[in-house]
Amino acid sequence: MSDAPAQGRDFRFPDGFLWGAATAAHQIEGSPLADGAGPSIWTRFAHTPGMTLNGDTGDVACDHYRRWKQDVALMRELGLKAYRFSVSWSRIHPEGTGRVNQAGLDFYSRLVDELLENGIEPLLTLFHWDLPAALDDRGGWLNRDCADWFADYGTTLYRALDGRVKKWATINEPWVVTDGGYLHGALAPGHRSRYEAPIAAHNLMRAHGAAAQAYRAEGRHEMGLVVNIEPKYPAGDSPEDAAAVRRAHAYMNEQFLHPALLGRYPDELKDIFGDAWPEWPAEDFALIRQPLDFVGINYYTRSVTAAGDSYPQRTAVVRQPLGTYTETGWEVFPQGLTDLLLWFKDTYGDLPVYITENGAAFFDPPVAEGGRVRDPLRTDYLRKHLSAIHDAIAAGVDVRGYMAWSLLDNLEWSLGYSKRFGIVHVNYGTQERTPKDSARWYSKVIASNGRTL
Ligand SMILES: CO[C@H](O)c1c[n+]2c([nH]1)[C@H](O)[C@@H](O)[C@H](O)[C@H]2CO
Repeated sequence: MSDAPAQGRDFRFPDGFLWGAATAAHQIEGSPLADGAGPSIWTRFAHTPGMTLNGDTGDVACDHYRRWKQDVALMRELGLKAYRFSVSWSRIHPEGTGRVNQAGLDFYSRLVDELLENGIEPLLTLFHWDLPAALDDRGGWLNRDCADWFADYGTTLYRALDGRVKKWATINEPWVVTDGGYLHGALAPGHRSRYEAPIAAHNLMRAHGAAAQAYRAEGRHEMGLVVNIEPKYPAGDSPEDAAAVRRAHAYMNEQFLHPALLGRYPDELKDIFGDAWPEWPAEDFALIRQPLDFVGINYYTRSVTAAGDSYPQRTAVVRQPLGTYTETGWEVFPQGLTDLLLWFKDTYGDLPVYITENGAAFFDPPVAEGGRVRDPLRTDYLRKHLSAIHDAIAAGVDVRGYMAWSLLDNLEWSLGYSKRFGIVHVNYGTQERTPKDSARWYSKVIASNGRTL
């Protein structure tokens, strides 16, 4: 596929294609302790000096906890058909398990009702990184009891919201949680252990399986898993680069999809983690491998990969001299999304796929007179990736929807408010929302089901 969409091509997407945008609780809500909510590990992490850029926290964020009605009105104005969001676990169970905080449940119930009243389908993610601090105190994802904790939390939400919510996902990006939170320490809870990372990864997948299994007892609709995956291309034609690609691919792309969909880990993980790779009980894989209705794929970039000294996979990402890069240092490579979707279909079969995140941080100009934010690079990024998805659909991949990351500029975790991914600009001082040019463009794409791409 050439990068530029071909002129005159019919970009119509399948009827019923679900066009939306995505956010996550900690990144937009603010008011983390309001109305009886308990702290999460991200509230603790951000309030620990030196953990986030400029000491930025989610105490206010986009103030969505109080401005949710206006934000749904904005989604309606933009013509979104769907909205992917996450629930803050510690709003529902302040201690992580047991006692239910009704005010927290009521917040999400009101949000879901408002979405439905505005013709917007909710896609709910149970866990988008903000583990209740009380559970971290009990070992968090290192404690095998986390599978029961997570299933109980899911069941609380299934009983309260299922039917109004018809598309559920258990976990957002287990790879980032373990690589960032337990191996390299850049993300909450900030651990740096080669021994903890595989244990946390395995328990996250046990928790995924337990929550998906609990859904089948309670729910009547769709359950999925959301992963971040990216194609790994060899930097050169040496055997060392080929082996590095195998390790990088197994470590990011197969580490979680294989157990969830095939009931086993890729063989490379034992080599990658060495003596830190435990022998897992066989019965764990029966729990992990639960029937799923879809997989959510978060796609941002590719990695041109060579042998290197990254830990634990012993690879290096080779910067492309002629490449275009975003503010987060990710190469813009739409073809990678087509390649990835074809790999997914070839490896795991015809399971439906939603692109649950795709977007880019670019340096946006300030809001101009008359309320315009010119962000041509973001529009170009989205257009090219939608074209890449269209190619994959034409090749037979069952892609059902696309959630732009993100609806709003928001808190980019440890990078604080320094990166803007939103199709809507947020003035953090006034909380004023201003749709960027990319949002206006996206509205037309949605209204035409892709034809105006
Ligand atoms: C490493 O890229 C990941 O696929 C990825 C990128 N992103 C994510 N995962 C997370 O799901 C979001 O919360 C981030 O805000 C977003 C932008 O950084």
